[in-house]
Amino acid sequence: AIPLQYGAQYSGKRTDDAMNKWRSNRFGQFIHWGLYAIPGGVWNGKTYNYAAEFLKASANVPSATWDSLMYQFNPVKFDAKQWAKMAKKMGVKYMTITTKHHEGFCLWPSKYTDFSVAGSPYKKDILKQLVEAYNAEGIDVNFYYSVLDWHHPDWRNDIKSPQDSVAFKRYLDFAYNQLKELATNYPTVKAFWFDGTWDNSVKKNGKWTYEVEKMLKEVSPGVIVNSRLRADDYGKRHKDSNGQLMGDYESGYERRLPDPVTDTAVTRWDWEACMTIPENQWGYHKDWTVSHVKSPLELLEMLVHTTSMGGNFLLNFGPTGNGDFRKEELDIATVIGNWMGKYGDAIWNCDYAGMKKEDWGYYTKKKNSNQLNMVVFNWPSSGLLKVRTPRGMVLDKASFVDAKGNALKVEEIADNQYLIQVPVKLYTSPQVIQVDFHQGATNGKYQKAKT
Ligand SMILES: COc1ccc([C@H]2[C@H](O)[C@H](O)[C@H](C)N2C)cc1
Repeated sequence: AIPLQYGAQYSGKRTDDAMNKWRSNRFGQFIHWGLYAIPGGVWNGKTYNYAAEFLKASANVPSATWDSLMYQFNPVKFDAKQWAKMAKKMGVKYMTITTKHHEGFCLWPSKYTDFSVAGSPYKKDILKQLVEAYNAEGIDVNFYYSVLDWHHPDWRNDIKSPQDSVAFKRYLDFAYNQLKELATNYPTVKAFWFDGTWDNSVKKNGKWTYEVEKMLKEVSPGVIVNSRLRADDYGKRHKDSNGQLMGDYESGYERRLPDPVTDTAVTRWDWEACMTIPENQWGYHKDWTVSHVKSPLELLEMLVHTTSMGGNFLLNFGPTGNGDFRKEELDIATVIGNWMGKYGDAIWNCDYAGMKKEDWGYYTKKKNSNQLNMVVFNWPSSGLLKVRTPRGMVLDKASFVDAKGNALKVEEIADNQYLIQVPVKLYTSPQVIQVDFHQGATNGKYQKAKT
C-alpha cells in the first residue's frame, strides 16, 4: 500500500448508532434552493435548457448582476412546517438542504459573509426553520455545502502562482469557519454532503479536506461525511490512492444507479444515489418541457432498486423563488407517499438480500430478520415468480404483505430454486410479497432429476 497521511481513515462500514440510523433511513429528500430559483432558468427572456442552478454560467451573467438577485430574495410562500409535512407524507426519513450552492448565497445568516439571507428582504434564517420543522416530524436533516464558490473573491479553480496560494488559503479558512459555524449552530444536523470539490485547487489541498472531516467529527460526534469532500495526498477523490473509500459513504451516484447484476460490489460499502425528477435540473426551472420528467413509478422503482443494493436514495426537489413546490413535485410526493404508507416497511431499515437479481423486480431484506421482501414491478404472465436462493437458504412460506393470511404456493423445483405462484392480474403499482425463510439444508421435496 502507498503510505498516505490524508487517505481513508478506516475501512468497512461504520456500525455506530448514528451510521446505523443513516443507513436505516434509506429514502431522503434533496432540496436545492437559492437565488437561482428566482430566474428559474430564464434570463433576459431567453430560456436556457442547462441545469437551472448553473444559469449564471449558462447565460454569462456578470457576478454583480447575479449577486443583486439577493435583493429580490423574499419567499413569501415559504412555510417550513408545510414542507416538512409533505416530506413526512412522502415517506422520507431524512432531508438534505443546500446551505450554500456554487453561487455562494447562504441560506443562514453566516457571520463570515454578507451574501446571505441576512442581506435579503427575507432576512430570516431558513436553515433554522427547516431543521426545526423537519426534526419535529422525526425527519433527520443533513447539510449540503458547496466548496466551489463563484461569489467569494478568494476562490480559485487552480493554484498557478504564490498569489493564488495566498488567496485560496484565505478561501479555505473562510469555508472551514462556515462549516464549523454550521456544525456548531445546528447541532442536530446528522451529515454533511460536500459538492464542488472537483477543481485542482481543492485536489491540491487534501490536508484541508482531512482537517474539515476531523473538525466536523469533533464538533458534532457521529456526524457523517460523504466521499465527495475528500482528496488524498495525491489529489485522488472518493477512493484514495490505495482504492480505499474516503468519508463515510460513497456519493458518486449522481443521476445514475449501480447495475443490480454487474455492480454488486457496492453492497460492501455504504452509498447514496442522488436523483433529479427531470433529466438534469436540481434548482427550480420554469420550463420542464425541455426534457423527460420521471413519473412517480419510475422514481419509486429507483428507490426500490437502490434499497435492494444497500444504498440510500436522495430524491431532489427544487422549490420556486416564492418558496412553494411545482405541481409535478407535489404529485410525485403524493403517489410515492401513498405507496410508502402501505409498503414502506420493505424500504425502511432494509438492505441487500444477497440474492441474484430476477426479472420480476427487487429483493430487500429487513435488518436482523428472516423476512425477505419481493417488490414486484414486472408481473409474470405465467403467474410464476422465480426465486434462486443462496446455498443454505430455505424458503418456508410466502404471502402478499397486505394479505398475510393467504399463503401463496411455494414450489421447490431444484437445488435452491423455487417458483411462487401468484394470480395473473394487471396491477397499477408494484406489489410486495413477504417470504419467511430459514437457514438449513434444502428439504429435498423436489423430484431428483433422473441422471
Ligand atoms: C459539471 O457537472 C456538474 C457539476 C455540479 C453538479 C451539481 C449540481 O448542481 C447539483 O448540486 C449536484 C448534486 N451537483 C453534483 C452537477 C453537475
